[in-house]
Amino acid sequence: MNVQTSTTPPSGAVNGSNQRVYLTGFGSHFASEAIEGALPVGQNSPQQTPFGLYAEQLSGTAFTAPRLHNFRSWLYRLRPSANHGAFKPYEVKTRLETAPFQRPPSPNRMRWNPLPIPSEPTDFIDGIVTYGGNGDVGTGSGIGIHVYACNRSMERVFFNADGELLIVPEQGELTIVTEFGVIDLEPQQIAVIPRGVRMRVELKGASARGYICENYGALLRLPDLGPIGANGLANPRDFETPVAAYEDVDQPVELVQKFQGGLWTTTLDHSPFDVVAWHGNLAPYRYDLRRFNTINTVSFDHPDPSIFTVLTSPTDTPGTANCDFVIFPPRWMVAEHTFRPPWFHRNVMSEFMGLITGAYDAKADGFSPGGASLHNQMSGHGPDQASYNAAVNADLKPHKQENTMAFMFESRAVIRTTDFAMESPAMQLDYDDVWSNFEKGNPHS
Ligand SMILES: O=C(O)Cc1cc(O)ccc1O
Ligand SMILES: [Fe+2]
Repeated sequence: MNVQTSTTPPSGAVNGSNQRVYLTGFGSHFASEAIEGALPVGQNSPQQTPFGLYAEQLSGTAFTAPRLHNFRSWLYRLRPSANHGAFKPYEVKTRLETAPFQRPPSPNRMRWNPLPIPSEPTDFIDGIVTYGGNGDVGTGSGIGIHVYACNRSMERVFFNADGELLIVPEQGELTIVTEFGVIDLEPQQIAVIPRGVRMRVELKGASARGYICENYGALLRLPDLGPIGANGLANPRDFETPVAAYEDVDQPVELVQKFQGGLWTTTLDHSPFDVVAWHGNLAPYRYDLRRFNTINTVSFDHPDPSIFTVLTSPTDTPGTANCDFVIFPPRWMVAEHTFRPPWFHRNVMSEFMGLITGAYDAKADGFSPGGASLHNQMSGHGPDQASYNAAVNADLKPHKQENTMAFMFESRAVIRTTDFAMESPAMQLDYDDVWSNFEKGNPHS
């Protein structure tokens, strides 16, 4: 049988307004074919597949994971992905690191200025810099925390065998070509690329920067809503998965993978974006953070930030996450007789924060888009002096907090930082000072 192919790069299906179309729903069982008839009907692996495509299963969870948490997809492709030579160590020196990190963890509070955009030509892979992480990739626990800053589209292909990638752009639009189809991504949207999925990150503008949470642990999922009810926070229908799109390119393509922290490279004689059809519930997706249905107090006090959880990677301990991805979106602040910004606190979980746009209500200064902060387990932190003064003196009429989007990767295990993070000129060595001048309380006043 002839394989009907496209020789153009995969564009993904577009609608009448020339916008890419997506399949909607979180964790849904999707089916998508770039060519009608490419998906086998009624079975995954028929003796002969339509068009002579190769059937391949990609699993994201153990075969025996409970059905509710079992994720896998079937891909129908021009060649099996097994069709490659040996991988060799990737010789370019990168700043991409993987847990366990050897540097002793620091109890100090840390904050960094935005990472500069490189001056040398740098693509997404070489532009990733690891700030820290926790757990151990070898045992499938913990996270890696990275910032990317790049100024070139990838002309090669990457996959991460070590975990799924949660990509949080801060500036610059991306086109992420994957085996499953193509995702457009802009700041205030996020994408999740499952473990092992081949990807090529292209820049629409001159440069791009953002954050990555590499999740070695249980797959990110929507949090339970408890008494909130059946709706709210990130609603499942707002998650978007690309439709099947493929390229038929018989030319050398470099394929780089990260495996147990090491980078490896090989050259294929064809494009690995050759999946003509796929079905299943393991697939890349994007989500627009502006669609988050924010829930907050309408009475008093500042609720715990867990009400702003977009996605969570659970551990075996109920309610204690390997990683919560939490956002601080625009919202109405109406609490009465309340100190409205985040309070002073010491948290059993460790908190890495970034800022996508605007300002964050606990930090009047010094926390900039593209910057980052780390407040490890039990470290005292909270509003800086200026935010505190403004909040205790504020007229508490309803106030719309606008033009802001901060986020937090919150994790049960202490986050160890890399040498890069600790020695970077971007580190603010005077960060402690934001809490050093508070006036003493006076019980005798
Ligand atoms: O430290 C931070 O700024 C993050 C945070 C926000 C909040 O509203 C409550 C607790 C918390 O850790
Ligand atoms: Fe905090």
